[in-house]
Amino acid sequence: MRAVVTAAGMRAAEQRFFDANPGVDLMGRAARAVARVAAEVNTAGQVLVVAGRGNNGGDGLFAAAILAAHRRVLVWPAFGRTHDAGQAAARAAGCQFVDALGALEALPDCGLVIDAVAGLGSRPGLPQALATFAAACDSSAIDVLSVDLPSGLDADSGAGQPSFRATRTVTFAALKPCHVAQPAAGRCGRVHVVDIGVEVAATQLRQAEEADVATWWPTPTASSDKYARGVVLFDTGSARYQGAALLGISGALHAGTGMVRYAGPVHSGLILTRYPSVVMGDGRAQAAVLGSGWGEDEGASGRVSSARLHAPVAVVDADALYSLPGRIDGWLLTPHAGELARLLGCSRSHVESRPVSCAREVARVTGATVLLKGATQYVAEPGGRVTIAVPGPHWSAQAGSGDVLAGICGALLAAGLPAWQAAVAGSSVQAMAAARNPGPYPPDELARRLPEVIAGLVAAD
Ligand SMILES: NC(=O)C1=CN([C@@H]2O[C@H](COP(=O)(O)OP(=O)(O)OC[C@H]3O[C@@H](n4cnc5c(N)ncnc54)[C@H](OP(=O)(O)O)[C@@H]3O)[C@@H](O)[C@H]2O)[C@@H](O)CC1
Ligand SMILES: [K+]
Repeated sequence: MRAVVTAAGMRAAEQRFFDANPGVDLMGRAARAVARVAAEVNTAGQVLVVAGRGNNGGDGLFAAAILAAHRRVLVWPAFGRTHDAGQAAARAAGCQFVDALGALEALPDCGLVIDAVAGLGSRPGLPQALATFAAACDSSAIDVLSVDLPSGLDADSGAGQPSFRATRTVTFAALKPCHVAQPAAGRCGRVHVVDIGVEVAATQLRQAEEADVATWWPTPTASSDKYARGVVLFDTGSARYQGAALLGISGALHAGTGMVRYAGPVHSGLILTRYPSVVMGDGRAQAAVLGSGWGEDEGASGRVSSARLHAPVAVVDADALYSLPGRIDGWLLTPHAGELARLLGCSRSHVESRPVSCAREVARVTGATVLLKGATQYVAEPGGRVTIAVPGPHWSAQAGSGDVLAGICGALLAAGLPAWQAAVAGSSVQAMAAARNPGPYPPDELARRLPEVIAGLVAAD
């Protein structure tokens, strides 16, 4: 699990560090890390460092001084003035200083640009000259190494256009929200988190890693039978959306559930032709999956109540989200941004601009865990902790992915995982299946790839 720290949290950690270690040269440590990664990305070409006025510029200038020992380094102080000591070091090391025009002219001869305009202090957007330069970097496909974060992005919200687009980002001590929240994360390239000795406090926002999913994944033992592995009761699908039932069941079976019961309206012939191991009709289960493919069913609350008679917890998806039976501790809600907006009575764009706080709010009010689906998948617990699932490629943004995901999560809930782990592990393995099978595989095909992903995970653990 990787901590994700806000700009304020990072500044507080830095202050604690300086209080305990007065006089330590943190900027020197940061600059050495930047120079090290710069040398990895591009071994010998000319380097252009774009430096802002603050400490981010200082990191870039000291890195420039280190790199200038072995190669030609140009520095563009984008605002004329820049970090004094850093500038002196860069000049003493023989870096050549250029202006905006000089930077643009030099770009075709450079192998690497280091973006040290702004980091924790970055405001959204770039002034015109920098925006023009960042666009020129984009169109020339030159490698850009951003110091701390791509300048022009807000560290906490990720908002910011125009901004630099990095091939690599070197950040310090911990990830920041802009490194993990799409679309900003897509502008960071590969992110290196470098230990510079600053310890961050435990955070309420974290990003899961594959190793976490491997640790949690419920593997059967010699004493496991189908009931011990968990029974999932599905009430999903409708005459109009029959496929939703099949997709969810596929997710659960390929994630390794012990047994599936199906108590929805889709004809048994259709279900059993595809999945002959399914037991038709309701009965005792460890978890239910509700709502996928219901459409606007007037009997929604009856369907939710009926499932409660058979299963202690449920995954609530799609239209069942609007028929929640009061507080539902231990349950898992799986809305996308539009559905979460409807639950909160706000606009979709409001949720998209504040995904963490919106997901937290619904978790707090309902007592359930909320998996907010989208390009970044947030899992918010009623206590306020938010975990971001392992990211995947964008191919899986396709109708039906959510139905499969509900089924995977149902299998994990039924196996006894707490709702937050079921949500993080479920959305992570689906993303990992997409990452390991690049290309436009439809959700049912990706579900069939889950067993090899899970086998690999469990073997690696
Ligand atoms: N904390 C730590 O542990 C460590 C921190 N370290 C480093 O310090 C950095 C934080 O430094 P910081 O506080 O000086 O702020 P910083 O990021 O340089 O930004 C402020 C400057 O940027 C400017 N500016 C803002 N937005 C802009 C935009 N969109 N486009 C253009 N310009 C923009 C803003 O302009 P102004 O407001 O003056 O007009 C101001 O001049 C941190 O990211 C890391 O790199 C490491 O050395 C060691 C460990
Ligand atoms: K930067």
